[in-house]
Amino acid sequence: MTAPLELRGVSKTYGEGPAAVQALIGADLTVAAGEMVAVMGPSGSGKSTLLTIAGSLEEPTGGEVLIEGTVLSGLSRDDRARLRRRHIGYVFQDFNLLAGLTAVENITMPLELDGVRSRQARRQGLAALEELGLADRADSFPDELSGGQRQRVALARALVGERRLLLADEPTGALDSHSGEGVMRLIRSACHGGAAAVLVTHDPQLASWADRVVFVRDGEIVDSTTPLPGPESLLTPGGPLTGEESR
Ligand SMILES: Nc1ncnc2c1ncn2[C@@H]1O[C@H](COP(=O)(O)OP(=O)(O)OP(=O)(O)O)[C@@H](O)[C@H]1O
Repeated sequence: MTAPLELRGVSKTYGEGPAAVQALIGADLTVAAGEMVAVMGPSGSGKSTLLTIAGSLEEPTGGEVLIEGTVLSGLSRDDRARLRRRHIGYVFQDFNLLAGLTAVENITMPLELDGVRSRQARRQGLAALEELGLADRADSFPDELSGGQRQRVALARALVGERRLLLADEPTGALDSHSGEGVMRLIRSACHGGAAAVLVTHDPQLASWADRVVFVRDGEIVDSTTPLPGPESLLTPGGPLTGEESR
C-alpha cells in the first residue's frame, strides 16, 4: 500500500556561504496509513523543518518528498497546493484559527477553497465538530472558545475532508495536561480511522502515544524506537482511555 508520507534523503540548508545552516541532512522517513510517529530532539535539531518540508510548506534543498506516492518536486505549484489542501492537515501550537470566522467557518474554508459547495462543506464541518463533541459551538468565534475547544476546532479543520496525513507541531503546547491528552486521543483515533500522523513534541509522555518515536539530532534522524506500553496499553475498542475516563 502507498504510504501517505515518504521522505527520501531529504536535506534542507537555510542561507548560503559561511552563514548557511544545515537544518536537515539526508532524512529518510516513511509513515504508513494508520501510523502515528512522534518526532523528538533538542531545540534547533530540525524537527519543525522536517514537518514543514513533509507538509510541502517548504521545499527541500535535496532529496524527495512523496505524498501518497506522488513526488512533490514533479508537480506544478498549483498542483502541489491542491494536493496539500486535499491530503494534508496541519495543527500548530497557536491553532492558527481565523478570528473573524466562526468555528464551523474555520473548518469549511479549506473545503470551499477546494471547490466544495458551501452547503456540503457546512455539512462536513458540522459532522467534524460533532465528532469532536463541539457541535453546539459551531457558530462561536474563536475568542468565545476555551483553549481546549479552539484546539479541537483546529483538529477538526485538519481532519475534515479526505485528509490522509496529519502534521502537528507541539499541538498540545498551550493546553493543560487533561486537554493535551484529549488532543492526543483525537489524533490517535484519526489514525485508527486510517490517517497517518507525524507529531513533534518535547514531552515523552505524549510521545508514548505514538507507534514509533523518531529522534533528530543536528539535522539527522539518529534513532527510531517503539515506545514502551503507555496510554496505548489502555486501548479499548472505542479508543484509548486515559485519566478520568479510564477509571
Ligand atoms: N527560516 C530559517 N532561516 C534560517 N535558519 C532557520 C530557519 N528555520 C530554521 N532554521 C534553523 O534550522 C535549524 C533547525 O531549526 P528547527 O526549527 O527545525 O528546529 P527544531 O528542532 O524544531 O527546534 P525547536 O524545538 O526549538 O522548535 C536551527 O538551527 C534553526 O535556527
